[in-house]
Amino acid sequence: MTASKLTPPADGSKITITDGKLHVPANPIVPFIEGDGIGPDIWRASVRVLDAAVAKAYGGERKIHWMEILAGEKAFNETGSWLPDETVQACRDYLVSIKGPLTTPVGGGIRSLNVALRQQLDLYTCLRPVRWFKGVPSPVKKPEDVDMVIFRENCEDIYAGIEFAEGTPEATKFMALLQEHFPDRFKKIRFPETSGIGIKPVSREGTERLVRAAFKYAIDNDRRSVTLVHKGNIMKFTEGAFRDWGYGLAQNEFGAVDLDGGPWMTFKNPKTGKEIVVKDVIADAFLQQIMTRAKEYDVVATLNLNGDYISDALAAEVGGIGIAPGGNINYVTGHAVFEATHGTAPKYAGMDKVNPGSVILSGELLLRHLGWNEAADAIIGAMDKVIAAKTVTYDFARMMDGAKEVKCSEFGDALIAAM
Ligand SMILES: NC(=O)C1=CN([C@@H]2O[C@H](COP(=O)(O)OP(=O)(O)OC[C@H]3O[C@@H](n4cnc5c(N)ncnc54)[C@H](OP(=O)(O)O)[C@@H]3O)[C@@H](O)[C@H]2O)C=CC1
Ligand SMILES: O=C(O)CCC(=O)C(=O)O
Ligand SMILES: [Mg+2]
Repeated sequence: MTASKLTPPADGSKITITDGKLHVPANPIVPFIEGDGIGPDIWRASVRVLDAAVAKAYGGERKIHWMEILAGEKAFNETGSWLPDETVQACRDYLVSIKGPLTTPVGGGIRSLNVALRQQLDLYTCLRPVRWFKGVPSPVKKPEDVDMVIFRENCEDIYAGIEFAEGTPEATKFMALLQEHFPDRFKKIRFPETSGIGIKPVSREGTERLVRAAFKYAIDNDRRSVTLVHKGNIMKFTEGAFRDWGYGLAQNEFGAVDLDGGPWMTFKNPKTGKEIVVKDVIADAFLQQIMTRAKEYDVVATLNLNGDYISDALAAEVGGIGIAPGGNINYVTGHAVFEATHGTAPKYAGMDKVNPGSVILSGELLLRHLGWNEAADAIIGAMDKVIAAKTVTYDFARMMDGAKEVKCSEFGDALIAAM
């Protein structure tokens, strides 16, 4: 057995949950994974900003006690495991954590550690809000119209990882099974001898809990609409079913009724009395409309792969993935792992160069999740000021006239100074 690499901080208490309500002490222990590639640079800058925001908001009465947990290359080098059991267990025990990006090789090699964490902790929602900060360079004419909150299903779809590599005994066995039991479907495979196969499971339960979270978010945050984004015209029983189950849930649990004869629906927000429209759109049309008619979209609920593509595409509209935050959340158990939308950007590793905005804003989401809204507001306020002053990292500077380009750590310093 490998010796434990986990050292709980000397002080601090656990966050707990009862009856779906988080109890957050003034001194919570929050585990963090530094991440691979640019992860360490970004984490160093981010943790200082998060601590400064909490100190600013609560004057020493509250403080996060950070606890490092290992995953990725650092974990492999120190323990021989890419995702040690004690790391997953710490995320379970301490409920709320934050991570940097982790590398996943393309093709062969280990499967995604990010996906593994989401699956093992059953973090069924990937929450990715996308908004524009004034002054951020954008390829679209009206970036201020982009204000969407993505609810990406996080545990199903092709990310379940049920795949058979071409030419393996497993692929041959699976093809034989298909040929025997579903000969009409088997005939549709153009080159059966040389095909790799992937399976896309999408369940009613998985869809409903994700869409329910999106509706609840729309209610709590006074949003105008929830759009179900799918490719149900082609994948009828997975993506099409996602759409149908989503509308069904709107009707059965939220009292939605048809709008102009359907399929769109509407229900009253029980908190404000305002209408919330439930609509759907096919994913390819959605991807062009967010470029041209972003204002029409608000809360978005979608499947795992669509959500992955949409996250990066929308991030590009508001300045890029250097500033795209996220959270992987199970709203029932309270488990949550916050993380940026972007990856490890290996060519910039160790250069203190990239934008730490995505992890800082993921921390901002974490603070809001804890109910520490004053600290979260301090971060947003500082972001507004620093970006408006054109003090930015390379990714924004290369698209902005008259920008002052700063390093990753210096961007963190500027935020702290602006609080
Ligand atoms: N959740 C996670 O941990 C994720 C992990 N990954 C993994 O990361 C690895 C690399 O993936 P890759 O496809 O290169 O995608 P990345 O998101 O790592 O990087 C792609 C490009 O995005 C820009 N970028 C990314 N992060 C930042 C930042 N903080 N500030 C400014 N610009 C940024 C850079 O653009 P430019 O070159 O224009 O400067 C970079 O070259 C893969 O192994 C992948 O699996 C990917 C996504 C999520
Ligand atoms: O796990 C990975 O390597 C990629 C994950 C990803 O792209 C995402 O979560 O957006
Ligand atoms: Mg992605």
